[in-house]
Amino acid sequence: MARRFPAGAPGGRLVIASHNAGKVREIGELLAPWGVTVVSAGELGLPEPEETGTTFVANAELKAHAAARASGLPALADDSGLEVAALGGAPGIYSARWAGPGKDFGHAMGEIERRLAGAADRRARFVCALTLAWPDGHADTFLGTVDGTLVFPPRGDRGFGYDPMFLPLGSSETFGQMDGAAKHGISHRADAFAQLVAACFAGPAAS
Ligand SMILES: O=P(O)(O)OP(=O)(O)OP(=O)(O)OC[C@H]1O[C@@H](n2cnc3c(O)ncnc32)[C@H](O)[C@@H]1O
Ligand SMILES: [Mg+2]
Repeated sequence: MARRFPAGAPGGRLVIASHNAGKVREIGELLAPWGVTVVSAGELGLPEPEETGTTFVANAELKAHAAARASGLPALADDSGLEVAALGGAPGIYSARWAGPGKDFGHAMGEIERRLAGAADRRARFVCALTLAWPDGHADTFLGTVDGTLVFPPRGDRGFGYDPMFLPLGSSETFGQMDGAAKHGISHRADAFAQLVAACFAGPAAS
């Protein structure tokens, strides 16, 4: 049974257990209608845990447990990435690491283009595991996906990470061209978040 949110949460506060500014912004936007006070792991000065898991779910759980333990608050972590079909699912859980310590996603997108050279199959999907963990060790995890194709050169300067080269199925705009609301209508993160809301947040969203 998933634990319902504000039960037991001091002041309805929740830590967004991510050091990625793009994710913190998107998760903040998704949480906004729910009347939750959010604070990010960076604002609390929490360390960035080493992602030693071999799956999105394992890494989301590891990040959420670390932040919940360290802060004494419920913590929401996101582990996500891009799976490219013709690359056997790479970069997958290594999506952040492909950008290197300088977080150079221009380089990471170029690397994918180079490795795809000649391949007709341009299918890809984004995956997002979201874990809401509690200081007592309870955790609930939800997995979201969105299917699409890759375009080169990348298009748009909105969003973050691999967004400019990801064209979701049925769309004429990449995630890098869409505004936040359009991306939240279809994204892997919004898919996982909708499941979290259904399981963990009581009542309707505040209007
Ligand atoms: O672990 P945290 O601190 O949350 O931040 P991170 O950037 O390291 O996050 P991940 O370990 O989950 O790595 C996921 C990478 O996949 C990419 N990614 C995930 N969701 C994305 C999205 O919605 N749009 C574009 N790229 C995305 C992005 O480059 C992320 O850095
Ligand atoms: Mg990470």
